[in-house]
Amino acid sequence: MYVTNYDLVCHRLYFSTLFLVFRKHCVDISFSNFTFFFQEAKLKEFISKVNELSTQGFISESASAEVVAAQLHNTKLKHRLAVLQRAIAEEEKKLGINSSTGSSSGKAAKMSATVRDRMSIRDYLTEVFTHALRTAFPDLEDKTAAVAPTNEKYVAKFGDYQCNDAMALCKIYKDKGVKKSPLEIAQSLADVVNKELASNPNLAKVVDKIEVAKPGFVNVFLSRVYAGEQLKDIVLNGVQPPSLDKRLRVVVDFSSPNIAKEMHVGHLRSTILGDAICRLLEYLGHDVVRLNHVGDWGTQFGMLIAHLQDTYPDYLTKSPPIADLQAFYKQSKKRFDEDETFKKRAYQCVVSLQKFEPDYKKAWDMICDVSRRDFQKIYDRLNVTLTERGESFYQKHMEELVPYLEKKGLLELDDGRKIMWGDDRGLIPMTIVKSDGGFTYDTSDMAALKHRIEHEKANWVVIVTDLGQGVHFKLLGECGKKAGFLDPNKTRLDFVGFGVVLGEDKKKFKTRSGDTVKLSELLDEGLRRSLDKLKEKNRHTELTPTELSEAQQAVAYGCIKYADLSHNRNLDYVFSFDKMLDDRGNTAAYLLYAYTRIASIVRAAGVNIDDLVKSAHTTPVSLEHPKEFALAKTLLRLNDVLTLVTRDLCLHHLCEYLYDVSTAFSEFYDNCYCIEKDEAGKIKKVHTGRLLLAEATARVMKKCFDILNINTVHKM
Ligand SMILES: NC(=[NH2+])NCCC[C@H](N)C(=O)O
Repeated sequence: MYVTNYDLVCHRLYFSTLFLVFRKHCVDISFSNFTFFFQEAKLKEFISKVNELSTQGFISESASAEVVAAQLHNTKLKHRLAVLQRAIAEEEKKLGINSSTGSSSGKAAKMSATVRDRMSIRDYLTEVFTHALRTAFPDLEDKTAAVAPTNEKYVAKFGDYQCNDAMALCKIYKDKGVKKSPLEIAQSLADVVNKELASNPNLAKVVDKIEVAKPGFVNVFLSRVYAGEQLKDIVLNGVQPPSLDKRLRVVVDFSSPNIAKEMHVGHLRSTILGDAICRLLEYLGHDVVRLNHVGDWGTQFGMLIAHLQDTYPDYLTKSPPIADLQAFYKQSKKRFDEDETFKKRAYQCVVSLQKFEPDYKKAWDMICDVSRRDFQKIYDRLNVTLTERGESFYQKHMEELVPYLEKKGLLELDDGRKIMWGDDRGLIPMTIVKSDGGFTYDTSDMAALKHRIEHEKANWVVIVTDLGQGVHFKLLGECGKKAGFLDPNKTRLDFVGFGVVLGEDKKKFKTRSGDTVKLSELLDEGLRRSLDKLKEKNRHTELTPTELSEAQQAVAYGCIKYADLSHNRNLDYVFSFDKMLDDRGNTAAYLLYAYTRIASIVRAAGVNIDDLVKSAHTTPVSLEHPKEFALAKTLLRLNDVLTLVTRDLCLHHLCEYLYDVSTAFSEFYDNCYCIEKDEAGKIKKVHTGRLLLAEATARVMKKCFDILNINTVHKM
């Protein structure tokens, strides 16, 4: 028989570690010299921002300026928090909390001769500086340079990217008893890169200049010509993915609700995250298999079948009218707990089912179908596709797994059970066979992993579930390696964990009566609230009924998805319609408005879009104004962000980026006219180079929305 087994210990361990890391970062930051100066400057900026936004019509005039300022302040702080959380995620990686094995480090010994097609600029510069580092300091063990985008506040002064290795190298030398200042080290790195810059036209194409700054930074300034070429490419050919080193076959196991039970907000989180991961990998050109590993093979099916036989004796000829599987489940559970004979029969049913006896299989199919139809309604609404391959699929494979592991001498007898240890015998083992001869959640995941690698030929397996199952999947990786079917050099295995969804009371998300929230009802409420919001802004008087309904759906589903994706998945998150539908912060509501406005600029200029695209052959994208160039460089960071997300599978980087793009656009648009009108409102001059920049921005934003599976609308 088969039972489901979750582990919560790791959850607790994980959060206490996370708390420590978080504290460390908060302390670091509050001691920074910049804090006070930064806060004051920020406040001024917020106030001017509010004024700007209200003139743009983003904020209703009736709203109190102070409230609005506070809300904006809050949004910015949250954005800042997200940046901090990213730092935490990086710390976690170092601490080995995330079981992610993918990394690009350690290989870039030689400098790339050319910057490859649409390659992430950050990755390219990492190669350049790694080469410099190994050339300038051959006595050190092979190191990979750390290149990061410069904080946007300091870009003008300190360049677009920075190599910060000098400080760490200084420490390494100091430990070896060699005195070298960070500035000296930075200079040596810069000397190598400057030499390369003089002799390598490919590098010179991307980089305008580099500079050394105290205490030991090497600052990189991107070339305006290069930025112009890249944006022209975006306008002419659309946003394209970087060229792929190797097309991988990736199995993504996500959503995975349990049959006969309610699909809950945790499954919603898995569905949204997993789908976005699939969409990103598909966009990058990988061969993705989207698997719904539904829980369809537990002991609970015994009691469900026995109860079905009693309540609908003619179920074999007449389809039973079970609409409410929850209630049906509750009734059978009650009987199972109270009635010994029923219980025995239920166990007998499980045995018959696992032998695939036709009548039992039919009963089971019927039960699964009821759930399946409910799940599908949710997937359709969210526009998510999945192939169902549940636990039951692996029955035969589980039977074969046991002798396979036995032959390798990996199973141990323990109180009648057959168990398998991971790397650490101090932790818990996997239960491969229970004392009654049945299989467990461990067995099906071992069989599934083996199947995915050997039959599906996966080079990469991604499993998206709540963090509570972290220990289980860590153990799975270790046992897969021991059993010999998982070779980390050939297959990357990622456990993509996520925190708990909380209600606004910070407790587990439940209905008032303490029940699981029905996802269909949650989505309905989203639709209702988004319509209210649109009506509040009088949009119903300006949009046609179809346009209004499209906007309503885009906002409702977009907000629910974005709220989830924009939070660091490693943390719990509070589900709040008020927050996610607020159109003044880092929300889909705000970003969808921003996108619609940008996309309408070209329309407002009365220019035909095809003509505009054609003009990119002859008219350069305008990059003279600092705000134009800043926006352009933000747009060029898209592939940096996509490669980053590919490494850590944290979608919030992409959401932060989308918000950065919209902010960079607002700054550009406030400072640079795209269209000039005369007093009568007639268009006097159209600035084509700027329209091209707006068009490139709209396309980059659209690409981000596409990856996040958020629908955009023309009008809202
Ligand atoms: N291969 C897996 N174990 N995938 C995840 C299954 C998730 C499980 N059904 C749950 O509801 O928590």
